Amino acid sequence: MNSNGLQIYSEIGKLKKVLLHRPGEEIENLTPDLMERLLFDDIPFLKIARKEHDAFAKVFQENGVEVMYLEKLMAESLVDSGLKSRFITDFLKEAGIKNPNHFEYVKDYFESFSDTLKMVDKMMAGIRREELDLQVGGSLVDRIEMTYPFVVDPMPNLYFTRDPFSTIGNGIALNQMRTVTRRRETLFSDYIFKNHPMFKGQDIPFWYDRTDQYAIEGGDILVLNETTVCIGISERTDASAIERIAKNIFSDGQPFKTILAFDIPKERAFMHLDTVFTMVDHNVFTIHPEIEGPLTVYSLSRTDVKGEYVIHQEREALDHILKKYLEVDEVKLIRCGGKKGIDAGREQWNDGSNTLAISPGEVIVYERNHVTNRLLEEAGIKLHVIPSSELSRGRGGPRCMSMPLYRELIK
Ligand SMILES: NC(=[NH2+])NCCC[C@H](N)C(=O)O
Repeated sequence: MNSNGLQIYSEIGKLKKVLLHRPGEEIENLTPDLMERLLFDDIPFLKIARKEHDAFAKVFQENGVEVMYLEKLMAESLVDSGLKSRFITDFLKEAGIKNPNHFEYVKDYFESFSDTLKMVDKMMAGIRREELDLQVGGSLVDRIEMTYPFVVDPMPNLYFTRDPFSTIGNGIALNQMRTVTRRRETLFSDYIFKNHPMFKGQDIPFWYDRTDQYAIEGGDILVLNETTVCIGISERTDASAIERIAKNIFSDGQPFKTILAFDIPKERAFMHLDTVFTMVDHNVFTIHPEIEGPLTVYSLSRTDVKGEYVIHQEREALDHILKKYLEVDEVKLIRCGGKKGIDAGREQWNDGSNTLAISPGEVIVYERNHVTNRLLEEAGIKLHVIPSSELSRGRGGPRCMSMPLYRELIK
């Protein structure tokens, strides 16, 4: 293990550094017509969403966790003006600008910001057509595009910092996201890890790259312990991406020996593994009862040949599989909503099983999931409860809204 500032060898080790994004003006650019494509089920009220998010950040700050903000790291990565200009071009190439004549105009617009943080905020927020004085002629593209409200689409999913990249061990999986609307998010992480003074020259291994072919998203990746990583095969993550990551991790000097691939239903409600399964203590997990039955788990186990692995289907029940790889005597699964049925469905929908551990047995949860929260408390878990009326409308909970960068090792 090298000391490059990244250290994630568990889901529960005492959290020291986390990356967040405070919801910005991009939320004010969600419209009913675009909601589905932009992966929202409703329009959050930004003012309250920010208050809720600040309460989330406060839990970290009050518990000795350094909070870093994506937008700030991004701006700090662009002090070099040549780099900033290259970043603007790269951003615009992926921004979906339909009319080639508008490209330079929008580039000049971004170049005109003297405050880089404001520029980054604007990139995230998107640009409404009415904000710019664009020359519109009679070309076919002008006629077709005239009715579309944005020159650059908003990026409302950025507050789910869990997904664009994942810290695994001392390295990063820079993810290839499934949907066009989220794919651009990874450009920010790419620039940050290569250019921010905190990471530049730090010898950070990349287990995956945003240009790799198959899709994978961070919500599917759970680092169980120093030897095992769980990855969901899901609506968002392809089996081939998991194999690529296995090959890369097993070629490096990392301690990881096994990747457990969880084949979960490919449905919006269960989009990522962490919407149905999270770790809360050394041997305690939350689980959505709906996926327990049909769950098939494969293990990819490293062999003595560098980068090679063998695949087995694990035939036991989930708690037995976890027991084996965690090397513990007992595993407790806490069911979202208590059991299959109405409460389970309701609370999973609002991320009742999407907890974030800040240390073993201590997790952040949404207030609204009171049935699951009570069960967690009864199991002796310490809860940090945060308000959740608006943030939850984006279909993500405390784990989705955070990307740990550094956790203490578990003794
Ligand atoms: N790790 C997670 N479960 N993230 C949830 C992301 C939610 C987001 N609206 C999306 O559909 O992509």
